[in-house]
Amino acid sequence: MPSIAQNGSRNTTQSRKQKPVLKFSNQPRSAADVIARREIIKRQRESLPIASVKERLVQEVKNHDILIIVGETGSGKTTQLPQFLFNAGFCPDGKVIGITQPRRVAAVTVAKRVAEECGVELGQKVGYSIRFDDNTSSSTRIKYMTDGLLLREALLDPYLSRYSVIIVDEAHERTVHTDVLLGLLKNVQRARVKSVNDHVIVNNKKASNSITNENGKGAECTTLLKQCQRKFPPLKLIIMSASLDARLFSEYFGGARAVHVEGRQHHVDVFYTLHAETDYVDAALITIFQIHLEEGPGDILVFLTGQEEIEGVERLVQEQLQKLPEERKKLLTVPIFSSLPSEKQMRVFMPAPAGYRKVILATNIAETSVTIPGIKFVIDPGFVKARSYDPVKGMESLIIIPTSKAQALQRSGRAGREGPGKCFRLYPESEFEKLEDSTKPEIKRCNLSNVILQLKALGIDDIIGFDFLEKPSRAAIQKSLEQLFLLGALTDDCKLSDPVGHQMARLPLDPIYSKALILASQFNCLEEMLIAVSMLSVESIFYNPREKSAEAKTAKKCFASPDGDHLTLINVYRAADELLQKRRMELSTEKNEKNIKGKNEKIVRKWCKENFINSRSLKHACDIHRLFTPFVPPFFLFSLRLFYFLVGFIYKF
Ligand SMILES: Nc1ncnc2c1ncn2[C@@H]1O[C@H](COP(=O)(O)OP(=O)(O)OP(=O)(O)O)[C@@H](O)[C@H]1O
Repeated sequence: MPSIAQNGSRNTTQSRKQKPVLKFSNQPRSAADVIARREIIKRQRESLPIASVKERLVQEVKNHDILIIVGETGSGKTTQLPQFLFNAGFCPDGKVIGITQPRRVAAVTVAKRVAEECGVELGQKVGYSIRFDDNTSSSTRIKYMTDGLLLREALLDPYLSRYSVIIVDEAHERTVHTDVLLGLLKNVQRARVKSVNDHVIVNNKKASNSITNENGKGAECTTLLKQCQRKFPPLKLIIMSASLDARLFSEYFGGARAVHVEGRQHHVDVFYTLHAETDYVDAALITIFQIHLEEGPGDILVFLTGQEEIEGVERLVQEQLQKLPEERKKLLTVPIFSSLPSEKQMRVFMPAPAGYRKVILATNIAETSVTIPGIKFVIDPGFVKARSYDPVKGMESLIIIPTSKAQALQRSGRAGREGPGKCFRLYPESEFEKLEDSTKPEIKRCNLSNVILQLKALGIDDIIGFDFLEKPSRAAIQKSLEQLFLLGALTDDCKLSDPVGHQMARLPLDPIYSKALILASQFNCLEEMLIAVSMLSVESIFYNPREKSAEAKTAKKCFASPDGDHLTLINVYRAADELLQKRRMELSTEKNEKNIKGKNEKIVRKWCKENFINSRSLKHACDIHRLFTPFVPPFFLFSLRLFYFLVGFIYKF
């Protein structure tokens, strides 16, 4: 390992220089540029491994209602297959091909790419739909979305009748939503076939009667049958990933056919450390600078476990950069994690300024499906933050655990999307061999209250009998049922209660928070509860750096409430709000909204820094607070609107 980070002290002062910024090019492209870009994309698509098996894949989908497709990362599954199917006529009568992704950022960026490949405006033929952001229209035929969103659609349309094909992408991730979705899609397939069969029986009876009665009736029945078949054609279901256990999925779907797409577009060299690293953050830092100083051009993607770790590494990179000669300082850090507002997440997809190398510090949000242009190097310390559930205590927590082999494969797959790449795994090869093959399904390590609420809302009352790909433990199901019962979401006979259970199922929140909001309106503290729930829904509000721990504790005391942490969080939110209200008065003569926003952002960031508050988390909490409002049950929406009107409570950092 090189010396720079090992020898360097971490306590150097930060540069006062402005950080270079990432900018979208908003220059209109000339017609020649557009034609050249189209030509490049056309060639890229033709060279993808999946392109050579296009006809075969289309035929497989025609022949089988359920198909499992396994293909190398970057082989073209996510972007190409939906286009092949669309062109082969899989969208008759305005039907839609739906592709689910476990993560929002993947749904958005892949849809953008496919719209560009098709030469259409995003939201027309190709669109995406994620919670709080629907970019589709009546002409959308290829729709990327999160698996959670499709589950919510099923609440409104149990036949998912708009879809002719549903592709469950990145199924190896085994999120709770994916697992529930698979069981549900199995039911939808059966229900559609049954619905058509029922019509066949009814119509056959009518038709045989009509031969002896009126001839015209027979034709009418045939037309009705055709209409029914058009409304409910068999649902084609495709399960895809680069790293799924095909046998498990095939057995679950009654021996479904699995096909493998051979070939990888670009080679990725994988390197391991000789010995186990005692501090993977330090090892990651060393590797970043090793690449920066010794390798050719290309951006770096580093996988870390969470926001705090990412922000810590960001600071360390800045500190180390100060020790380099001017011409070597052109390294730009860009973070991405789930609680980062989406416009900030999108910064990782922007090119670095000329001469700079971009280093993206990411959680596993960037692990699957996404293509980040420019990435040539991946650094994988081999850890991930995952949910863990203790059914005895009923407690859920986040713990840092080693990744699975499947995750390691996905991570290395992020290099080599535009050309050959390199992946540095920060552990010895012998450790890789010890990793689990696949990630433990989330459904086996989380509180199931939300899932149960959703299933009940879908009319599935027998949770233990539900056809899960892998059943969660009986103890976990029972504990969650108990919890829902205590929250008043279930009746004595275990049905969804009316109205509380139904209201809770509608809110996209943890059931405890949903119930808290419902009760808050009765206790006249809805305003406080909305703030508390928003603040509890983000990563830690308080920032506690190791080297300034005493100062951070003193700062926290200013907000502390003797009545508990929730009120402490409300105090923080209100103090920030007060600051903004004051600023708004001071800036009352300023007309330009953009200027006001910019100035406010700066002030809040400064205030956060002084008070050891995590400004990103606070901003995210404010965003959530704003977004929750439409989901609050209608019976107290009025009071909420009135509240907004009276106090003029408008948050805009
Ligand atoms: N936004 C993008 N910008 C540039 N190239 C892209 C983009 N999205 C996809 N590509 C190109 O298309 C290729 C195929 O991507 P696609 O996501 O379809 O592969 P995949 O087989 O689904 O991979 P994975 O299993 O990793 O999700 C990528 O390797 C890359 O070359």
